[in-house]
Amino acid sequence: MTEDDVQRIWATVTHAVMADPEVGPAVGAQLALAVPRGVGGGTLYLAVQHDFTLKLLENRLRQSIMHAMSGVPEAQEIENFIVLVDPDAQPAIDPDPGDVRPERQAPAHAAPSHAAAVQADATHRDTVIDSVRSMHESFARPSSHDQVDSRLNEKYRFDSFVIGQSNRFAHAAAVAVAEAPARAYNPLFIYGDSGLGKTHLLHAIGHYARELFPEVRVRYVSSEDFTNDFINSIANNQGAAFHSRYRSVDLLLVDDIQFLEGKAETQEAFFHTFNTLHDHNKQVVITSDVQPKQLKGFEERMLSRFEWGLLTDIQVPDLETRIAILRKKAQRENLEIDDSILEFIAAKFTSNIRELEGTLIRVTAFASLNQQRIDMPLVQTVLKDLISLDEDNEVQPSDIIGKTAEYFDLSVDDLYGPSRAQQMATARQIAMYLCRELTPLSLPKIGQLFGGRDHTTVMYAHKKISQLIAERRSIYNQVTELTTRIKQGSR
Ligand SMILES: Nc1ncnc2c1ncn2[C@@H]1O[C@H](COP(=O)(O)OP(=O)(O)OP(=O)(O)O)[C@@H](O)[C@H]1O
Repeated sequence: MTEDDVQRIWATVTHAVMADPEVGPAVGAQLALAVPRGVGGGTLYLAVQHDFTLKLLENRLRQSIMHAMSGVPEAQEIENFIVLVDPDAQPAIDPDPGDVRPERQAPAHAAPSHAAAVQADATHRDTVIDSVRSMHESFARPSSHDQVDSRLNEKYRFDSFVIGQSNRFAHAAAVAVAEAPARAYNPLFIYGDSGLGKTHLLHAIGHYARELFPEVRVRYVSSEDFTNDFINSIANNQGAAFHSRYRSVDLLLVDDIQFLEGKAETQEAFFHTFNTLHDHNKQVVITSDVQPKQLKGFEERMLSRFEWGLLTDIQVPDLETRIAILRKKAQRENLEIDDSILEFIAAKFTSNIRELEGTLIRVTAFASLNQQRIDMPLVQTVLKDLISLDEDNEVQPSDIIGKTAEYFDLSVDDLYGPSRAQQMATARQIAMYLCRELTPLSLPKIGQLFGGRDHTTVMYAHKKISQLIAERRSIYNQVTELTTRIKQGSR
């Protein structure tokens, strides 16, 4: 097989993978970044410049590549492919498969319209390849010293996100944006109630875009952090640093924009950031608990900009999706739980996925503390109090703080205050944990409630108490008793 034969086979495979609906043109076009080096012993050897392209080809695209290869008559002897990283591998400019591209060749008897359609299709694909190439070029930077701190949470990725009717559209839009930043929908605006996966999707966009384009500069920010950052920049006379922090990114992910409600100065700063990014073809993704029209206290010109791109909502998941989410979580954590139990939990907690996950954690913690199998009687015992309480009653953070202080025989000021004494610190962390579990408040908002603490402190408290619940019976009992008291108090 000559070098030209191998080049043509690879170009044909590239086009076939781009046409594969399971893959899509933007991701499929990444095959054009691989340089076929030859075939030996039934194996096609490919060279790529970056490790991420290797992973993409080896993992996500392997099946589709093998399938496409099996459809190319000239490639019948190829049974496998191996990808190697070679920083000097320069992909060809135009992966035109020429005359061995069966799906692009109009048969001699084809009507002119068919030939034209085939040609249009080919032109479209070449445009996509060019566009992916130019995206790589536009994100490529001479050195890595300007890498930004992306602040992405490792946990939230597309492969841990369960797709159902309630979020299918939002998920598809999020994937499209990650695959072609600033070329699909800009801005993408995702809205929906608390605990339904908006933050998860934001982080997943960031991770996936970085997998596809390692040089892309991504920054995730909650609106509270944006506000605090802005205020600090004024206080410390560091406006320029603030601007460059947010305006030098390729992909800005802004969570819970409703928090900017009524904050005219911060809105103004955000407005200019948004415009600068948008004008320079940079992607902005925004989440909110309501759609733009219902955001109160925002200037009209800003609301209309939010609607420039694509608006998509996330709804409350149906039963099947809730079961699938629990199943995925159980698998990830290596928990052995019967399907009937997952179904039972999913049927009881309907409106908030955070609560659903929290319940699963409580059940497994109880079982491990008591060294029992997770069976239905155990689940019923654990959920007895929670389920008998009406889900519609809103829990106020002030109730949580008041009841927690009372429970530990402390004053409310002790919980707000700075003391690091063990008992106070644990009580404060439990109160933060409960605010996160029982109210729709975001991490920064909870931090503010507790004497203006940073959101990372709340995140740490939540993680720590989740762990302690599983390890220490006393903490488990305290959290459970407190939850019951708080929920009963709110009836
Ligand atoms: N479709 C899903 N698949 C898997 N996990 C999900 C899904 N949707 C939500 N979750 C999980 O539910 C929890 C809450 O989701 P997330 O924090 O993204 O919600 P949110 O809509 O941003 O809420 P808030 O408005 O309160 O910030 C997270 O742990 C997230 O991973």
